[in-house]
Amino acid sequence: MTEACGLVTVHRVTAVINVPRIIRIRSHSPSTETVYIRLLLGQTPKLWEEAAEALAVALKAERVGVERVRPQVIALVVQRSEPFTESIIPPDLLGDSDAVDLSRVYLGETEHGSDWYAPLIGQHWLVGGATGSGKNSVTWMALRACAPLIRDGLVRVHVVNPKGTELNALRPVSYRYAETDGDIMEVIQGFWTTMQDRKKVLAEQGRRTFAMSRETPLDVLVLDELGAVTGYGDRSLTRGAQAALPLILSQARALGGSVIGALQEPTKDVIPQRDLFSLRVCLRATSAGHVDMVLGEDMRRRGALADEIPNVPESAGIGFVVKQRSRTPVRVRAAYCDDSDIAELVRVAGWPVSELATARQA
Ligand SMILES: Nc1ncnc2c1ncn2[C@@H]1O[C@H](COP(=O)(O)OP(=O)(O)OP(=O)(O)O)[C@@H](O)[C@H]1O
Repeated sequence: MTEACGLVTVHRVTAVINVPRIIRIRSHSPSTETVYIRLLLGQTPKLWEEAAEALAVALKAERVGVERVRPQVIALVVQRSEPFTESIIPPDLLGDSDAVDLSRVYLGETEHGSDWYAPLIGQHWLVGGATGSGKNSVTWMALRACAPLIRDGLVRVHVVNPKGTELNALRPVSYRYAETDGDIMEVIQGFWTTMQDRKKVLAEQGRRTFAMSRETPLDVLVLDELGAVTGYGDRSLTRGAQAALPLILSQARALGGSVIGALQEPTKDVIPQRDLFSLRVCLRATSAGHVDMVLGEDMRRRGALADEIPNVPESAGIGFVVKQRSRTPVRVRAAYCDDSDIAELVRVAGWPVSELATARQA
């Protein structure tokens, strides 16, 4: 098979064929396994990345991803069938702020059968995907984690919802909320002003790093349909947003500001400073070019085939993220918050502590 895919070397003099050696195979589930391979002298991981499609055909797999493990060793992630056949139910919502760890927010599961976590505090997230791909699930999971903190004044949510759909459930628990162009600009500029004020507070307190408290809460800016805000919306809005967002993205992290942006059509002009988003998720995409636009250069070649995720409701919430250390795409599925999960989040986030305690006793 490696010979057919052009992954062997032939000794110039003896004509002996050298075949790459499999070091180890790990099976994560009936659908996905990882094959660790020692590269032959003269081979590069890029050679294997370029052969990934041929390998997938030869292995009768849906997808082969290539991970750089260490010098001379790569891992092939062989996905034989869809690992996510059921939607994922979110874990119970925590009612106690002290129990929430925003450096490790549960978002769903990975193709390796492990839980998918991401830090939210002091981080920015970007979720790209076609319409109906389930982008909001990632936002809902972040906000479910934040629910008791919102109630206790430790997290404030600033919501920009140009489409006026789904996220409007957040209106009662938002610190600021906007749907129209004028209001959207106010929320974005208000967020930037909050960050500048925070800078002064931290300087007065003689602190260089942000710590979440009622005096200095974590401010989360939720931007649905980033494209309308920065790209194809009204000129006065997009010009203002294009000026403010790069400042927010580059400075807010250290000041207790996090941005969660969702995007349907990822093109260069609508993504402000992609690299400042520490978590980038690409759900089902409509074109191969969109994948690298969200996840970064070469990510599709390394196995993030988000444009091949079928356009069916059963695929919603499935996509790819990039492993920080090895810069390898991992297939993930976000947990799905249905209407009752969203209602619960709003209820917990909106209830003063005293009322919640009374309700619990009842
Ligand atoms: N994580 C998920 N798991 C399973 N099903 C999901 C998930 N997320 C969303 N869905 C289903 O897919 C449908 C579309 O999701 P949603 O509207 O959130 O997509 P979207 O990417 O936000 O689309 P748009 O950009 O058009 O708003 C939902 O109505 C829901 O039934």
